[in-house]
Amino acid sequence: MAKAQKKSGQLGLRMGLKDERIPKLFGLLLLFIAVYLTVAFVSYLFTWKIDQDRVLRFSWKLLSEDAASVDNWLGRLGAFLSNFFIYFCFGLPSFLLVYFIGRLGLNRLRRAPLKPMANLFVKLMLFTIGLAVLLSFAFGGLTDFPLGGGVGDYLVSHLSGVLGGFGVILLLLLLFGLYLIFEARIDFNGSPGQIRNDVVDHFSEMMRLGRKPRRPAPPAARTPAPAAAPKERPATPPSLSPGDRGNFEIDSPRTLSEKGLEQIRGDQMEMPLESVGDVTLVNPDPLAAGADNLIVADGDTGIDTSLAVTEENQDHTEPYDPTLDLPAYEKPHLQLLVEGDTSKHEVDRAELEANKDQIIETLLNYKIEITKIRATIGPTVTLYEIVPAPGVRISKIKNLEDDIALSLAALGIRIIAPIPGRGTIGIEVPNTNPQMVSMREVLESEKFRNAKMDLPLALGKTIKNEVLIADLAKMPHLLVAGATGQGKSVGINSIIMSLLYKKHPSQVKLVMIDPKKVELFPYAKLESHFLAFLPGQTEPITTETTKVIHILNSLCIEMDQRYDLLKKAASRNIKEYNEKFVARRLNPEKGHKFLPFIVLVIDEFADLIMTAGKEVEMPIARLAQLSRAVGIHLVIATQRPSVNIITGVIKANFPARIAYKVTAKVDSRTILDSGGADQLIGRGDMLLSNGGDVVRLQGAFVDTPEVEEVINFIGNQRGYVEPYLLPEYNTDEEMAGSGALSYADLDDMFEDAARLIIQQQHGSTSMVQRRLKLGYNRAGRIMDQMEQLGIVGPAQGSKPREVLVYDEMELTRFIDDLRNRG
Ligand SMILES: Nc1ncnc2c1ncn2[C@@H]1O[C@H](COP(=O)(O)OP(=O)(O)OP(=O)(O)O)[C@@H](O)[C@H]1O
Repeated sequence: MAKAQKKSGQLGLRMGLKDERIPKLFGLLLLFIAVYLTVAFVSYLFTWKIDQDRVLRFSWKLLSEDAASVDNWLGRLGAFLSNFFIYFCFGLPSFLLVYFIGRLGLNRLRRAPLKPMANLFVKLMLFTIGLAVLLSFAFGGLTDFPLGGGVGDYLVSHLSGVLGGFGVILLLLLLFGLYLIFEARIDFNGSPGQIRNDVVDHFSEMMRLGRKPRRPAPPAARTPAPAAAPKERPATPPSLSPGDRGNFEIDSPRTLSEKGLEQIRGDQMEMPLESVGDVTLVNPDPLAAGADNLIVADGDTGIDTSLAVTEENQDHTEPYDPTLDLPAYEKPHLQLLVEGDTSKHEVDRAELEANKDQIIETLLNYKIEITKIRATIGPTVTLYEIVPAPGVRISKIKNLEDDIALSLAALGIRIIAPIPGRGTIGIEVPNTNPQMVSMREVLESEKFRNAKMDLPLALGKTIKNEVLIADLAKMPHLLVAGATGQGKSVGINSIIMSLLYKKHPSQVKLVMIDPKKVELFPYAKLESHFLAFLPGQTEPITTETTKVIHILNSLCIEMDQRYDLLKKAASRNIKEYNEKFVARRLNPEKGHKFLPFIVLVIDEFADLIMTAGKEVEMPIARLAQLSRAVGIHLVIATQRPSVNIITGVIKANFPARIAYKVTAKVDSRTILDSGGADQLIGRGDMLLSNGGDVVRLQGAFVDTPEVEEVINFIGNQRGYVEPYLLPEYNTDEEMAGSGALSYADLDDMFEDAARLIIQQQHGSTSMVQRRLKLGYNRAGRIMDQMEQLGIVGPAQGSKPREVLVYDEMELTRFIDDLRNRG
């Protein structure tokens, strides 16, 4: 009992400390102090002569001495405090300290991070002391007013004794110079006017923000997934029957409500679950296999590592910081998003018991005995993990999926037999009271805040209520599909929000394509911050199919240009390249530049595929195959998960896929290569698959007004003067290249050769020569035509060419298109 009280006391204390009202209260108090001091200080400027005698005579006793009257507008306390700060401490620069108190107050009210405040404090303190010395030195003898305060006067009298008056001036100039070099990082290469502007900008920004992002983030650390603990099984476990309370474990961070059942002790609820494995999707392979071959570190091919230290760069000892392009940019704060309410939802213990009994009973009906069952309660579903009795075949349980679903009279039962790496069988049952996962809580989570990923996506929460953060840069592309109204648009918004909350506009650019015209248009406001589009494009969000084709091809050109840059810099990928650039080892005059990640978002690509077919599919496939190393990543979504939309080519290049609820099992197979998405319950319930592993998630929910708030917050800030423009895509050039090839130009044996290559998925000229009995030259010409049309990749020496088309139906469509074009 005492223990329970102690526990609840501790809990109360913890809740108290976590209570967000406390920092707000503290913030309000600080603001009050700042206003009070400002008024007292201003009053001091007018009343100091009259009050000073009394304050100095009474010292701190002034506060209790009723007899002493003062003129300060804020009474004896005002007179005492202003005299203390201005006369004894820092003189006029004391106002800077009041400014700091005010800033800290605002910071606490907004519950913003504290670290920038510590930086600001150090800077302001140094600045205050420096200014106090300067004022005492320059004007000390001219006025009675303590311009530099006691500190300024004291330092000046000592320093001028040691260094002489002129020495003090030099010292002050030296300190200012050091500050400009180390803290303000002013580039002295520019004209005097430019240097002056930089200095003014620096100080105005420091006062505005209280922080200045300076250094590039350290390279992302990769956390190895902890190995799942081996599980011991009892030698001959007793099998369970309905109603048994033994061997039924519950794992839930949510509150349990009781309906006629005995109280569950707190420690039982907090019982740790063995790890189901790290759900963070980390792909250890740093480069796509194909991309690996593209960067040839060859000294003869114009790699300019010799540029590592150029004349211009020798002066730049500081690393280059891309965020300085927009130094005043402030990332959106969490208060723009609605706070999720987790408190109202509870999980009914009776519901758990009833489901458990139903599962055991149903399995017993089919003569399947189990020895243990445990429940893990997630936001929308509860996972019942069962350990079957020795000798029970897993496939038998899997086959009973529909029967179990029927007997539980619930929709959305998904059976995972076995749970990979666990040796148990999972049965997911939807909760009667699903819990919403708010965008704010996932962005607020430590996992997201500490995520050191290139493109972190806060997707939602797993069955264990853990926030799942995936790195789009490692995925490296994402296909999102699901029937209409199941949460896809919300999911796309949560993906974009994750990037906007984590990244500076210099680090990531979004290319948005929205044929439906209604989903992404609010993001147009981010035009000069986060969006990338074609020169001359009036609407930054692309909606028309012809423009989409242009923009996709332009991205391919951007990709090729980036590969050229990487090759010149002898870098294997964007990360290595940017590291070299930041370390000033690449010369901007040779075309090198900091490369932001580019994320292409297509909301609804079904319409595009239907209207433009190959013209859209081919550049998407090309980008998906090759763009990873140069930092271009694709997120493509569709509400029509059928094979003619999610084609073989698309699928082969998008190993990471998200499936929302679909209506038929066949659709689930189209998206994930397995069933399961048809069993989801909608409203953001989703399956994330990354090359085999499937994780069920409750997607983070972000509402349109919240998205608009965030967009306005960013959009109202100063952006780049020039938006990020993609390379021009010239249709004439296209005509001169692959487009110049008309149907009439094709070799008579072209179609047969293409079919053969696609059937065999083997791009070898000698095979075409041998199997179709063609001469070497003719077979070579046909291969070149196939390359021009994007059916095979370029020649790779003695190795066969890469085949870019995966099935014959696609080929037929492709050739029909060509024939129709004439
Ligand atoms: N993560 C979520 N949590 C809770 N509810 C959600 C979630 N995602 C979506 N919903 C609910 O489902 C509704 C439909 O979601 P959304 O608009 O994202 O569907 P959609 O698949 O994009 O539909 P469409 O394809 O027609 O645009 C939302 O208005 C919301 O009520």
